[in-house]
Amino acid sequence: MTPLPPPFIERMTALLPPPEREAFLKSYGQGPAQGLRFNPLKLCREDFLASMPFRLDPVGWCPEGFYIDGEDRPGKHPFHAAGLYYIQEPSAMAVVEALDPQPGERVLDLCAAPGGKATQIAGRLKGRGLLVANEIHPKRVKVLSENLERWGARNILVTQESPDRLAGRFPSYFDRIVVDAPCSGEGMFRKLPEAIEDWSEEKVIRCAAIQGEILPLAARMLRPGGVLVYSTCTFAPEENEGQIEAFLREHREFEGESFPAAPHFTPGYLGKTARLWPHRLRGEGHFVARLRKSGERAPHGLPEADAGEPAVSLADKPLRVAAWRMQSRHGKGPRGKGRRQDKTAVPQEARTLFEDFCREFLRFVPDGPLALFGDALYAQPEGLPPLDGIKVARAGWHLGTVKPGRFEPAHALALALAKEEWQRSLEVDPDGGDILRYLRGESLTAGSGETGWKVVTVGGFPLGWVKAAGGQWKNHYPKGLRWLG
Ligand SMILES: C[S@@+](CC[C@H](N)C(=O)[O-])C[C@H]1O[C@@H](n2cnc3c(N)ncnc32)[C@H](O)[C@@H]1O
Repeated sequence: MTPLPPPFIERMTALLPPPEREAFLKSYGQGPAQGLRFNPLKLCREDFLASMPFRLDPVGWCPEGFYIDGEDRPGKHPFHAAGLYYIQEPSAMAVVEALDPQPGERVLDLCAAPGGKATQIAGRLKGRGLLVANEIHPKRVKVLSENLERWGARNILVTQESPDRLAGRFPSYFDRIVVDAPCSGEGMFRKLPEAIEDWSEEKVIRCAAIQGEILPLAARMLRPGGVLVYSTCTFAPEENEGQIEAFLREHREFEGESFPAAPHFTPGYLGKTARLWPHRLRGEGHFVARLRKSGERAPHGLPEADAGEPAVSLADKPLRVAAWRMQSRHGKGPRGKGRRQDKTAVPQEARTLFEDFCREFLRFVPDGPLALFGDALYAQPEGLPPLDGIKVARAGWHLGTVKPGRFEPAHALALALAKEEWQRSLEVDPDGGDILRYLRGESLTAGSGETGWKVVTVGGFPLGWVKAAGGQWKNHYPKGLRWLG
């Protein structure tokens, strides 16, 4: 392992009393804990355990979480491509346990990439309510969006915004918010050696300043009675208890709250906060605090505007202007208010093409508001405020592309389908040759007389699409996701 920076050891020596200190430093002699979390949107725990080829030990604080052996490579298994699980370090699973999102709620993951917490939240929402997953960095938002796609999450909005701009659009809107803050990453030293090289005392100070800006912005987006969870993967008190203490001083409407999984962890240096120490549990270093905003919970659809913020009108059609923004960034955007408003409305012809596709290849027509972004058709979550000027990376469930005279299904459509929702499928053996051919983007042999689209499945779970053409199944697994070699 890369040697620990001496100033870091000094800081930890000052923080931890002697027997604790030795145990902490000794933990760096062991490898990082590795884990994964199964996807309750796709299968139950029993079916997951029955189908997985890896040795799995339950994680005590997360019902979907399991430890895996360091030797196993679950990222290279087709079940990963089918979104049956997310590879996640076990301590990180504690954050959504503290958040405890419930089906039907509106939840914001403010710092969401690559999507560990966001996928866990989507699983808990069970397809009901709304998850807004936001990530400030453009490259990281792409990975977040792909991970939520593979997870089969339908009720999502993925944005690429600063917390400041988001706070202007969603005042008092969310039932629960998680701020998994950018931090100095001290808790990840065993897992990511580059975090050691990246670390400095200046970084701790820089991160603390950013965290101090983000937390109050998150607070503005939480409705009265709502829950805010703040977490980091670092030990530095100024990024953890220090942030919470300063925030609570300035925001008297909040107070700390315990949560059911807390007894698995060590109390933090501030009441009701929790620390996850690598020498005290099987996991990496984390900090979690759960806060509740005072007041009665207002019903959905009646967000209360913060002072100085314009009220959000839910009567407006959602995302219309956002679509204009997305298109105009590519130089194709219309000019003028009237034309903007027409831009995501779905013309009857497009609707008919989509419905014809559903009748032929699915067993249902996805409902909810439909919107067209360029030629991309989305089913949007209900109750979104207008998002003019907000950068949207995924505007709901991506259903497909409307081409002249035809509809082409999206990868996201397949990945979010349940077994009873498609008509035709092509099952490939997870251990056979066709699975690799499919994931590499190659065509598969089709029987004579085959036409149209099929959902490719592995173990009965959707992996993507193929379309019959000239005795072949033409491969529609997205180019950017294809396996190499
Ligand atoms: C700890 S990571 C989030 C991990 C994620 N929640 C997960 O579970 O996969 C923190 C994220 O905050 C983002 N970030 C960095 N600076 C930020 C800022 N000023 N405001 C909001 N997010 C920021 C980073 O790009 C990073 O993706």
